Amino acid sequence: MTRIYDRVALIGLGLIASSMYWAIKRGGLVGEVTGYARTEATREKAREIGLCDRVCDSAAEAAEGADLVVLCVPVGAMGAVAEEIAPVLKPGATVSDVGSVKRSVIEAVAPHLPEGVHFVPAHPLAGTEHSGPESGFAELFDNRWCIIVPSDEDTDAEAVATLRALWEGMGANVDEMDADHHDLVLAVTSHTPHLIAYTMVGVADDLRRVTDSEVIKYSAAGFRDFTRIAASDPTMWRDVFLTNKDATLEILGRFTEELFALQRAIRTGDGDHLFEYFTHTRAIRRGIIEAGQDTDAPDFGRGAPRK
Ligand SMILES: NC(=O)C1=CN([C@@H]2O[C@H](COP(=O)(O)OP(=O)(O)OC[C@H]3O[C@@H](n4cnc5c(N)ncnc54)[C@H](O)[C@@H]3O)[C@@H](O)[C@H]2O)C=CC1
Ligand SMILES: O=C(O)C(=O)Cc1ccc(O)cc1
Repeated sequence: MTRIYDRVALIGLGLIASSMYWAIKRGGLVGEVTGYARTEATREKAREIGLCDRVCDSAAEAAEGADLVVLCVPVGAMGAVAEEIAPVLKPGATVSDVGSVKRSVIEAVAPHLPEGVHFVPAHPLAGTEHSGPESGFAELFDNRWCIIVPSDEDTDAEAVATLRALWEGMGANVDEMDADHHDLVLAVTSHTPHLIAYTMVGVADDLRRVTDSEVIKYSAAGFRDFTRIAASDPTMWRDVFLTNKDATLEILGRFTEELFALQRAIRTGDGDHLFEYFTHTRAIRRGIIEAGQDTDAPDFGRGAPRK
């Protein structure tokens, strides 16, 4: 039990905030955790399940006096929440977030924060397709990466180190990265794959008159994985694509080029092209497994266990 902060405020009590709360409690990392959710129904639910030591009726009330305020709302809502809490922030406090996109969050949040408040954005690479206050669990971040993206070169080193200690206390492996690089990497590894899953499920649904319920009945693992991902929160993912527009469009452009090449190979019966392509991609996956990240394992995507 190592106390890292005296008071932490979690704004937006969904999957990530609730998992943070349970992980903080598991590790005894914080003296008091306050929470705020936008709807009365979510606040009531949070009180009912004991989520947060104190559930407040406004974001400002939750943030007042906190040493760390973590914005856990959809990326598109970060700026408005920062504006609301700015007047009550304690001098020397740290503001962080967990948004899936970093550059746009920095641009939306930083201008509202007063002098003397540290801004240290972060992104835990862990989640599920579920959302809401009841979906969180203490183990979500265990051996997963959390990327800290210092908002500028002058970011206070102690504020970064303390936030890093919190994430490590919650079970994560922490890395630091520049915001633009983060957004490009995530466009490849998370954002574009989600878009492809949404599209594939949409295509199958368009065909449902033709296929009746067979798509569901005979769905093999590949399609079932797509349906799981395509069940993710629509608000969150709308905001991800609106705010990581350039990187996602860049990766989608490359994706469609490759897809057209494969389409042409199928049409022209170019088996060599298909075979070479699939041999290459198989080697990539085997490389991932040799590096100790078996994509079939339930913990795929987790970083190497911390020593
Ligand atoms: N779901 C996932 O797998 C992951 C999500 N993230 C990021 O974490 C953040 C939160 O995501 P989740 O916890 O999954 O979402 P969630 O949907 O479970 O919870 C979001 C919460 O924010 C509240 N909210 C929405 N708009 C608001 C506003 N304008 N003002 C105040 N509260 C508002 C919602 O009512 C809800 O309680 C997002 O920025 C997302 O990009 C990061 C890693 C993984
Ligand atoms: O559920 C899944 O497959 C995920 O990919 C979880 C996830 C979603 C969004 C993030 O920004 C990080 C992780």
